[in-house]
Amino acid sequence: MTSDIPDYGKTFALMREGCVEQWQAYIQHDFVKGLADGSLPEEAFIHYMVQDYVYLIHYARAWALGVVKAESSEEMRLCAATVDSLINQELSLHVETCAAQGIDESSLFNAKEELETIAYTRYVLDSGLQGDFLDLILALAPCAFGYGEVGMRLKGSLYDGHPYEKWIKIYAGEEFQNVCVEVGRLVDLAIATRVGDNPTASPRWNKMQERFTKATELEANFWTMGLRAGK
Ligand SMILES: Cc1ncc(CN)c(N)n1
Repeated sequence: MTSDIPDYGKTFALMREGCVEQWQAYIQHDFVKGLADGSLPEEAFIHYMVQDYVYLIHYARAWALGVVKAESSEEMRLCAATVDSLINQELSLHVETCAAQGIDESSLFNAKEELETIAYTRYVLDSGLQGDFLDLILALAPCAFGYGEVGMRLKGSLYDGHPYEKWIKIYAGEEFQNVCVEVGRLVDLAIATRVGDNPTASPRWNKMQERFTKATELEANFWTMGLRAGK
């Protein structure tokens, strides 16, 4: 990181710059502020974690669709590795946190979806079903990059006995940061092979930015849904 913006590749820098207002609404949301200073009500956090489990299940399905839509073995490998990391690593945080509250994994898997969860996950899946690999990957990217950036920002807020220490350490941790770097590499590769080295000059650029921006807005909406339970 040269500034406080992490280096997740060229596309991340361009896309983030192309939707600064929506990006700030995402990474500086009140939910994130509550996570940072520990003031987020536990009820809101658990409500969010249950919905986020459901979100990650569909999100992993969308990455699996990436394996189907990939156009090279390298793209396939990177998508398959992300599915593995989501199902076998990130979800453990949700399973363990919710188990401590008496919520078992089958209850998580069968949890009733909030409208914001449906809107975001189905938007991402539809991007892949309706479009090509690039459409899919641009709808998937803000999820990784945003949590990576939030994790890096929040690690400086930790104090002894911080209630959300585990969550912050997962997203600031090396494993998750590596996922963000790999996703950044995948997005850069996907763009370079399909639209060339000067993507902003491509007639496709505006539509590509639109996908990234829409997913970013749906991320902010997802935090807002989380906050509802704490009110
Ligand atoms: C809604 C959402 N967006 C992103 C992440 C990080 N994978 C997440 N767990 N949940």
